[in-house]
Amino acid sequence: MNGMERKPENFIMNVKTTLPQVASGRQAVLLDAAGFKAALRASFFKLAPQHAFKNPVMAVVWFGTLWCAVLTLLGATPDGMGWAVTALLLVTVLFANFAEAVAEARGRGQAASLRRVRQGLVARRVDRADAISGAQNIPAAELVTNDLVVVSAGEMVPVDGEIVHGLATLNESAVTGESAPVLREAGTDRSGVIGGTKVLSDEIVVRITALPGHSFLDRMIALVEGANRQKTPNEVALGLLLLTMTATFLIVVVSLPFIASFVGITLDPLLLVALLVCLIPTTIGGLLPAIGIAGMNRALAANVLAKSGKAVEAAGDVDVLLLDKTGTITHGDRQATVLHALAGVDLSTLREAALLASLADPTPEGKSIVKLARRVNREGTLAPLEEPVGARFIAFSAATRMSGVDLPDGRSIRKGAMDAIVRRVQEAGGNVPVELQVRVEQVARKGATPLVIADGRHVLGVVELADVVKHGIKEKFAQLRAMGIRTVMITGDNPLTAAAIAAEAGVDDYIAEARPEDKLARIRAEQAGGRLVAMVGDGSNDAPALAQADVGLAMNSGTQAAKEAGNMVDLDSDPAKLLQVVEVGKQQLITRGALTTFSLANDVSKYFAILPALFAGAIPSMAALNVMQLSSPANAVIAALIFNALIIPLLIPLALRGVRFRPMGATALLRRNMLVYGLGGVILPFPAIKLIDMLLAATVGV
Ligand SMILES: Nc1ncnc2c1ncn2[C@@H]1O[C@H](COP(=O)(O)OP(=O)(O)OP(=O)(O)O)[C@@H](O)[C@H]1O
Ligand SMILES: [K+]
Ligand SMILES: [Mg+2]
Repeated sequence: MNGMERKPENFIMNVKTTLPQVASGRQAVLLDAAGFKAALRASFFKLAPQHAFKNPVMAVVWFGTLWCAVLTLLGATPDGMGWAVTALLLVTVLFANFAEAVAEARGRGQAASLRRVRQGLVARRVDRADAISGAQNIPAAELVTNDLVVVSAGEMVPVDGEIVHGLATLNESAVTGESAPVLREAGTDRSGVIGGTKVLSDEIVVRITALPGHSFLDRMIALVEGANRQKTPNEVALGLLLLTMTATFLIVVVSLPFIASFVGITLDPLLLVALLVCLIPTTIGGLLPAIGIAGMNRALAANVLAKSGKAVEAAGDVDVLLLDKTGTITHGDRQATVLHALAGVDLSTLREAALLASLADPTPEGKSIVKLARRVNREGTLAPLEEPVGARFIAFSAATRMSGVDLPDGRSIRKGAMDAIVRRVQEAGGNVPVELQVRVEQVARKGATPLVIADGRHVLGVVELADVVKHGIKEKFAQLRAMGIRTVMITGDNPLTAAAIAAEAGVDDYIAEARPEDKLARIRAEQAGGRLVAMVGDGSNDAPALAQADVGLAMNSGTQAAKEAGNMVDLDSDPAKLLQVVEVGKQQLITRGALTTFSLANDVSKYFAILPALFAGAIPSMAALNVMQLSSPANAVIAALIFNALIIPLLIPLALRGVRFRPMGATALLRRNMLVYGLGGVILPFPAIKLIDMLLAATVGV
């Protein structure tokens, strides 16, 4: 058996409590005691050059620390002051390391829990989907792609795969945190299963699609640990800016002693290092990695698995959202409710044709037609029908938009979208009665999907497939509109059904009778117009579009192809989740911008604390610049360095939780942030440094 001893439910409680509750608006504790200790330890490990040199701003501080220690040891500077500056610089580097470590530690608890789920999974491998009795027990780690495994009620799915036979309810709480059972079924857009989730009822045969080590769980573990996190384009651009600024200040400070010696002044090398460290953007340099990791964590807290931080950030800038209709805007469980026979066609003829064309159709639509036809059948008008020997089933495809059967007696029955069937009938030389249009419109106006049934050159009638728009989706689209995002529904369905559903759901625009390549073309067109496009989908026919979109949000319930193609998966399979992803993306961009502004602004004030101290001995008139009236040059430098170091840990909570996001225009937001973080950044250091200076003077200062 591949059941596991431990209960996944317990594990979920772990995950839930370690997840930051940003999505729900509640604020979780930033870090528990154990996490704090681990982060503290990591701050020291991160002093190793291979880590320290990854961040150019902090690398300068790292070298500065070393340089100050050497100066002090060589006796080039008074011991007390020398060691004080050295220690403060070291603490600055440690604080920056700590910020990153805290962000990482927040994911580590989750990773450990996820690892436990993966441990000890066993698989029952079979050779063929119909030979379940010959199953062979092997460790999940030995499975390879395309292996078939059978999983029964009470057992865990060993590795990610696609159901090829049967249907089952599953508890996916191990990965989604949501313990409500979900239905997964072969041949539908809900055929994907994830390793580590539990089958609650029935039995399924699963074709393995991921190698152990490359599964969903593995990806999630890597994500929460921040392993191989790639920098986003915005992060790279900002990193470059910070590097340039650091290099500029380095040149300025290094050239200062030469200029000074020109006018006969010698500058204290220790104070030069202090000046440099205060000038370079250490605050944002130290917090930048934490902001990036926190963004991914916030997405995960919203139960969205993003494959890259880039995708999350792109979401913050999205202009257009494309959604498919069936299963995304509607519940997608399209059920046949009524058969409409055309004038002159016997209802029983239509029933029989509909049944024959659907007997081997595994889609929910096909099955529901069989059910409807059989129900009518039990009422006694139609002989019980099984699939005739020698019949050839024509499977549904999104490209042809029809399906059906070729019978050995030469009959060729098709069902499908009206335009597809009409074209086929006309090509065969048949006539399409005007009544068909009327019937189709009647069905479509209700928002239902009309499937036209034809036997060879004869159109027989229409099957009505009912579908329901998801509750509350209209409000979500309204919210998206308020954020400036246009919503477009793209569906393979006919224009009338599309219009009815579009009106009910409140999308801005819709495209009907779209094949997969039309979805792709529309995305390319939007992108060519300079817009950033998000696509939400679940079907294999959505895969090309999901791959092309800047933000491709696939539903967890969707097919493997869709999940592979997108750059995000929503574990709750809720298309409206895009709203939250957009907020997380915007919040990340805003947080980084705000903290950058703050960091650059308060470097200005530190400059005014250090500069007078630097020249105090040589040019007494420089005292005029001592706007803060600090107690002594030495105290001024120490106070500025203490402020410079302390501001990093003080801003960790803001970096991790993010600056609060308000749905307002970009300009208004920018103005507000410039005011709060720019002006605040210039003003705050003055009283803060003054206060530290007073404390120093009163205690240890000189
Ligand atoms: N099993 C089926 N057999 C025959 N025709 C079908 C079947 N399922 C769907 N169709 C027809 O093909 C059309 C396209 O189906 P497809 O699944 O590509 O798109 P859709 O589900 O209608 O729209 P969306 O892209 O919004 O999910 C449907 O509107 C319907 O008319
Ligand atoms: K600084
Ligand atoms: Mg679909």
